[in-house]
Amino acid sequence: MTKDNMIQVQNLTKMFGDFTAVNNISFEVEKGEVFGFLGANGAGKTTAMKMLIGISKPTHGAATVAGYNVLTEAEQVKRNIGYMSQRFSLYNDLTIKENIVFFGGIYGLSSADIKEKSQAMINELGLHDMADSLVGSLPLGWKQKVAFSVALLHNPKIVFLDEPTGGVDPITRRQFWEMIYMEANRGVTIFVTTHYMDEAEYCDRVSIMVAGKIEALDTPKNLKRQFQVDSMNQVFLKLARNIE
Ligand SMILES: Nc1ncnc2c1ncn2[C@@H]1O[C@H](COP(=O)(O)OP(=O)(O)OP(=O)(O)O)[C@@H](O)[C@H]1O
Repeated sequence: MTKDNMIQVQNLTKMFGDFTAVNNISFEVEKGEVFGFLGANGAGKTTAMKMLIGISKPTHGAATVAGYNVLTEAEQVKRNIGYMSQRFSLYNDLTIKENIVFFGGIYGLSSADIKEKSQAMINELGLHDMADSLVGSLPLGWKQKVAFSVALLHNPKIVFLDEPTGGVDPITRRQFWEMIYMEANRGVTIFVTTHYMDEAEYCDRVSIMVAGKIEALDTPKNLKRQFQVDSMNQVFLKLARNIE
């Protein structure tokens, strides 16, 4: 791994029986980069991400995350990453504070650390009035903002976000992206999947997966130039259509 590469992927492949879900993908992600991992439903994004977070073994190929081999050093990988998914994030029947204490414990933080971080997070998000509310009673956008902060409790070097803003209104999505930028500016590497093409425009670089393969990877500006279109939405459609 070079000094600034936080994720390094070489010929990563995952097969389920005869079916190749992730087909020989290779890429690198730099420290502090916001890397968009795009693809249609079933393209192989989640399968690839599961290998990168050390919970699924590659069939072939190799990857290092935060300098650790995902195959042989999966525990170190897990300690150095944060993960947040639209589908599972916080416990609805715990309050915001209780969720912080719970996840802080899982991440192995001391009580003093949890107290300090919990206060800092509540201040940063302006959540004083809601800290003792059940997470289940919060609007989805707020839940996702809290979940993102919780995924960062243990100061991970990289945070993996799997469709973090699904179903969230555009204004809240924009606020969520401001939080993403703030963390990236602090040097946290962001690996994010999304189905929203406006969000693809916010990424430093974007990879687009089609049927298990990475068919395009560059900055949004270069991809638009390469495909001679004005938006990432058009890049996405053109790529999917070309492959058909
Ligand atoms: N455990 C599994 N066993 C067999 N096939 C699987 C398994 N997990 C995923 N697949 C298949 O691999 C392909 C890629 O799935 P994956 O969930 O990685 O796609 P995705 O790009 O994340 O899609 P989405 O955007 O819908 O989440 C799909 O055809 C899926 O059915």
